[in-house]
Parts: sequence; structure tokens; C-alpha cells
Amino acid sequence: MPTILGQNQYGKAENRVVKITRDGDTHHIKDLNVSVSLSGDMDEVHYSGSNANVLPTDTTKNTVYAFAKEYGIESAEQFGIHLARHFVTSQEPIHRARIRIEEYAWERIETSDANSKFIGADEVKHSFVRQGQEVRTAQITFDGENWEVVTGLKDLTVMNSTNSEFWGYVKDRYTTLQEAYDRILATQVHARWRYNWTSDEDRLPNWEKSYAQARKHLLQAFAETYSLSLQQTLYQMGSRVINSRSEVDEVRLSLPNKHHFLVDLEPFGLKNENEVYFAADRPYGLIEATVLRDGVEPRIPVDMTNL
Ligand SMILES: O=c1[nH]c(=O)c2[nH]c(=O)[nH]c2[nH]1
Repeated sequence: MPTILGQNQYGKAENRVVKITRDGDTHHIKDLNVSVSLSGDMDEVHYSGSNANVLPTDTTKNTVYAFAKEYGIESAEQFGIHLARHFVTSQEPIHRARIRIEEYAWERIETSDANSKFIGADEVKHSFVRQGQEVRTAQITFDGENWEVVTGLKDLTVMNSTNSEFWGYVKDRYTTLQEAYDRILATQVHARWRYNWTSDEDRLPNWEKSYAQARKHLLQAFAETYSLSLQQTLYQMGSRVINSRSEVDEVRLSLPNKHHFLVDLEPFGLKNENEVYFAADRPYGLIEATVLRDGVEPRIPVDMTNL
């Protein structure tokens, strides 16, 4: 059966690039998911396997990271224009480049209240919360006598672009991780907290206010903790809620460590001064713990995967 090749395109999809611009203490984030798709004189690679016209998809990925350093990321559009122009004008066989970009928006975590004195600054300028993500959850149980209310949130994504270290850990023959003295700390907060309201006789908490306050304390503790591990940050987040909200007795947190790896730009003659990161989606560290008011029995299930 004779066949012919129809429309075709190729490239590297979903390059997760995070660019931190450090303006003194004030940091700015650009977080993109960039997909490159190229087409042109590509008949031969399909018909005979000759790669003579093929710029590797791996190279298109490297170009995304290198351009983040060389041009910066002013806007998704401008970044895409640089990339598309580069592929079409530098490679004769490539006639068309399509760059698709998703941009994830981050806003600063507000910390300008009494707690910021703990870190000796008026305002934290390196802590961000990703917009438009989180889901509020609630579980209400009643056995005719006692109530149990467990409220929570999931998919609240936060990042500190500095004030995070990780070193001094156990090293065995399989350990390759380099100690980090200034790393990005990012996580997607999954939290549940249990109220000590159990009886119709007791005064009801203000659920709306309590949720907003618990969320605020989680965010502020994340932003204001100088972190030596995500475990330490987790404990600070849980404790902050317990210490600030008398209606809450137990907080359970599940925090994936959303790793950001510095991209090696040396092969392209570029120096990466803690600016351009690869945001890996898996595997991820998963740090989980319950923080309790002293004297209280834990009741939130340990495994929250389906909650
Ligand atoms: O905050 C961290 N805690 C860990 O337990 C851990 N393990 C690891 O490889 N990186 C990290 N980071």
C-alpha cells in the first residue's frame, strides 16, 4: 500500500522554566510551561531515518532555559517571539515554529503584621502564593450527640525564593544530593484542621472567619520561617494555626517538596547565578505530620490521599 507523509511537527513539550529576578531583597518570579513545536523539511527523517535536518528536541529544551538567562522573561509573548524567531531563522530546514506557553501567576504573601518581626524585616519579599489554585474542604460528622468538623484546603501552592537551606543530613553510599545553603522551597499545601467544637451546647466557631485566619497563618508561617528543612517549616505552619486559633486543636499537613533544580548553563557559556530553574513535577519528597495542641488526642486520619 503506497503511503505518503502528511502534516508533521516535533519539539519538546512542557519545559517548566522558573526565572527568579533578584532586585536586592525583592524577588520577582516568572513561571512558565513552554512547549516547542517545529515543522519544515522533515520528510527524510520520516521516510529514511536521516536526521540531517533534525534539530534535537533536547536542544529545543536547552534553548528555552538558555534564553531565560540570555533574554530574561519579560512576558510570555516576548519570550515566545524570541524562541520562534530563533528556530526559524537559525535553522534552514525549519520553516515554522509554534511556541505554546502557559504562565502561572504568583502573588506576594502579605506578612506585614506583628509576626514579621521574627525575621527582622518589615515585609517578606521572597514569598509567593500561586494564584487561583486552592480548594477548600470540609468534613462534618455527627453521631446524634457529638460533632466533628474537619476543615482544610488543598492545592495552595507557595514558594520562597530564598531563606531555605538543607544540609547536615545522613549520607550513605547511595547519597548524591548536594548540600544546599540557598535553595528554592516550594510546596503545594494540603492541610486539614479539626475544631474542638463537638456539642450543640458549645458556642459555634465563625467558620468563614476561622478558615480565612487559618489560611493566613499557614501562609505567614511559611513565608516567615527561615527553613532548614521542609519538616521544620511544616511544624511552624501547624503550630502557628494552633497557637493563633483557640478553636482548632489539631492540624495535619501533607507537603510535597516541589523541587526546583538549577539548570546547568555552563555548556552554553552562560553563568546561572541562582536565576534559572527546572521545576520538576515528579518524583517529589512528601513531608507529612500532625501538629497537636498539647494534651489532645489525634483524630485526623494519617493518610489523607482521598480526603
Ligand atoms: O526539606 C527537605 N527535607 C528532606 O527530608 C529532604 N530530603 C531531600 O532529599 N531533600 C529534602 N528537603
